[in-house]
Amino acid sequence: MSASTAWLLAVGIIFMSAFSSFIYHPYFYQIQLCAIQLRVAYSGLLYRKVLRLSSRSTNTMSSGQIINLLSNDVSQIEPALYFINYIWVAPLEVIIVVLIFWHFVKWISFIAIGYTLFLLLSQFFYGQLSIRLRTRILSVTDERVKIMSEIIKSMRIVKMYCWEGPFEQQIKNIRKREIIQLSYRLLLNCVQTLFSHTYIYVTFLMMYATMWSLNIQFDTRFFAIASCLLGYVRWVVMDCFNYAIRNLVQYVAAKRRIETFLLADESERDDRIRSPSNLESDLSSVELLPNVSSSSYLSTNRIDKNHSPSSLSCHLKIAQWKQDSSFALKNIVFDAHPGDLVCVIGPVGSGKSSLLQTLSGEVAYFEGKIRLHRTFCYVPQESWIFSSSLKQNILFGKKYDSKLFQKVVHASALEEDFLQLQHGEHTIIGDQGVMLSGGQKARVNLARALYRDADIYFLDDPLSAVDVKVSNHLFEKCIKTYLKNKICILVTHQVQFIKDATKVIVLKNGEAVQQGIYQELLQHSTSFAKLLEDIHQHEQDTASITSNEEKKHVSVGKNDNDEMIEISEHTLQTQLSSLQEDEPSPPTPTDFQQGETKAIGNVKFRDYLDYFRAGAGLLMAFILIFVIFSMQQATAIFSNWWLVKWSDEESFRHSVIPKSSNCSSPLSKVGSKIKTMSDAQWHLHRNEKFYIYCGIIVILFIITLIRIVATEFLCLNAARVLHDR
Ligand SMILES: Nc1ncnc2c1ncn2[C@@H]1O[C@H](COP(=O)(O)OP(=O)(O)OP(=O)(O)O)[C@@H](O)[C@H]1O
Repeated sequence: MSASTAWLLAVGIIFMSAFSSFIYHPYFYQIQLCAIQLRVAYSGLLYRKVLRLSSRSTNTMSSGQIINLLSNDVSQIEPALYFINYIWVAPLEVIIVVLIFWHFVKWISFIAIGYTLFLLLSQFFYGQLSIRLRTRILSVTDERVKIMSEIIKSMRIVKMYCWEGPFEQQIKNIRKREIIQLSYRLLLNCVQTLFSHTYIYVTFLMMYATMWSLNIQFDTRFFAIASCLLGYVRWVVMDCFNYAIRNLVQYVAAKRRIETFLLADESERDDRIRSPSNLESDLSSVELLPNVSSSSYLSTNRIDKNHSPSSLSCHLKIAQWKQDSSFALKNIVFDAHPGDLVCVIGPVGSGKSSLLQTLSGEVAYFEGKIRLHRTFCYVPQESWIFSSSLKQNILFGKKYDSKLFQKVVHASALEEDFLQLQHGEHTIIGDQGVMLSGGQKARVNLARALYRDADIYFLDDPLSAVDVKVSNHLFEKCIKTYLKNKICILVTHQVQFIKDATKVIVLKNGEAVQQGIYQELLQHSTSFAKLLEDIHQHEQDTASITSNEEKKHVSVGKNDNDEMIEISEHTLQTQLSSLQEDEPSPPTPTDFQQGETKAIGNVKFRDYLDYFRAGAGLLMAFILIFVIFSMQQATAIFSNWWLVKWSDEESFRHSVIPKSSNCSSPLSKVGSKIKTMSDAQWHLHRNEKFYIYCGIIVILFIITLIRIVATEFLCLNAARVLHDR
């Protein structure tokens, strides 16, 4: 080759490298962009789905599972896209490499290809195993996250009852199972990585072993080109293709879990009201507002173009939570108009809450017609608050209107509570704030519904969580005054209030056994009077049991000597109030923001040291990183050097030393020595070369295995130790 051709080729190589950088980086940027968009789209779908889930679906899955989907599964989408194109690039490159190899070593190139294909096919096997392991790991992780979120939610109770120990043990047990599953996956990763890292050396060993046994002469030029091409094949096929398959497999597993979640039953309220069988002619103008809010307790809003008065009509034939469940609501027919107060009463478990949820579209299996004309709001029996200020909990995203806000606060009897709290309506409540009592939470829920200013209200026993004085206030100021022009369906056990109802529905085992105006029912039905008496008696019994239980010793804890002791509910209440009194003043929204700030900048060197210390101790980590890594590299370089030396000697023996090679001094000496060897000596010399080469590759294999296993388990151990801390 002339010097000018060599220069030209060198410039060409530099130019191609620079050109590939210009292409590769924008390509990777675009693919990252696409991956992020896809992840955001998946997250959006999941968030939207959470808002649409039916109560039946929410009963079957924990919040931990949903958090896991959003954090763990969604994050599998991005890496799946990064290497996706290598799925077709890798086979193409293998074909090109085969053609070049064919030029030098003819059919021996198939050895390299066979081994490469073997490793590629084994990826599918690893993939299957990996999916299984990942599914198992995720189910254990789900379990752990679920318990953790329960502990965090009920931290005060856990601390008050000294339950830290048992909970810690439970978490440790689950974590142990999780670590075992993770270890299996690491072992699988180790096998994959081992074959990838030793790919070039094992391929050379197989090719050179074949040539050695068949007495085919070696060519140093082939070694130079082959080591370069095999390095490239290793990167593209063994690494990128491998990552592509591994990430794709993990993505498929995550996608299946996400799909199962997305296919979970949704609240059917929209379909039910939209379905033609449930629409009456005058409802043809009903349409959904664009900013529909469909949280589990605040209703979907509907508006009617003609502004006709609100109305509710219920012709329910049957409604069930599950298709074959023993409990069903049957034959409930009534209607209501503005100003109506419909009280639903009945014994515990008679289906009062189920009726309200059927009206709001939460019950899955339903036959009949329900017509809700204009907007509605559902206030559930179990109150829910989120971590923010009291004010934000009431506004719930609506614009602040001070007049309306004051009216709502007065109607919900929250004024006194605001005065008691240091920051009034700005007090932070929820996880990071003040703990509200059950009655306070119930009134915040009620206030939130009132602030929506809907036309139809479904109130599920809001008067039970409060004392007599407050329940009277709520009934008078909220239900009779504030909601006087609205349709109000009130479930209650407080039978003293039903006198004011425009209609009373008595439920028993899911059926409306009595229905009408209070006075009429009382006069004409002895069973109604008896039922009222029963409910009243039941209420009184419940109240007296509660007060008796207050006096009883009900709980256990540990004293200073670690002995089990009983603590009375009263004592606990006193302790709780003193805890609350001792609490620092509730954080303001600004404090909140400060608490949320993140550390920015580089990871500190101290953190790396901590990580290695947790993984295997600093000394072991040093030995692992510097000694084993260096040994592996040195052995790999030595194996190459040995092969080059051997190839050179083959060239001398067969007199194919390139003319251009500068081999005047030491090499020519070696060359003449090799040339003067007898055939027997040459064979012995060749065998020696081969056996030593085999030994080097075996050592390299072992060192690589030690390196990979040690590194993977160092990381796992660091994760375990840091988690346990
Ligand atoms: N979300 C739900 N999923 C499945 N079944 C439910 C659900 N809610 C209630 N049920 C079932 O419906 C039946 C009636 O319960 P419901 O809560 O409607 O009674 P209730 O009259 O409101 O009782 P209470 O007076 O205690 O509030 C019960 O058998 C209950 O198990």
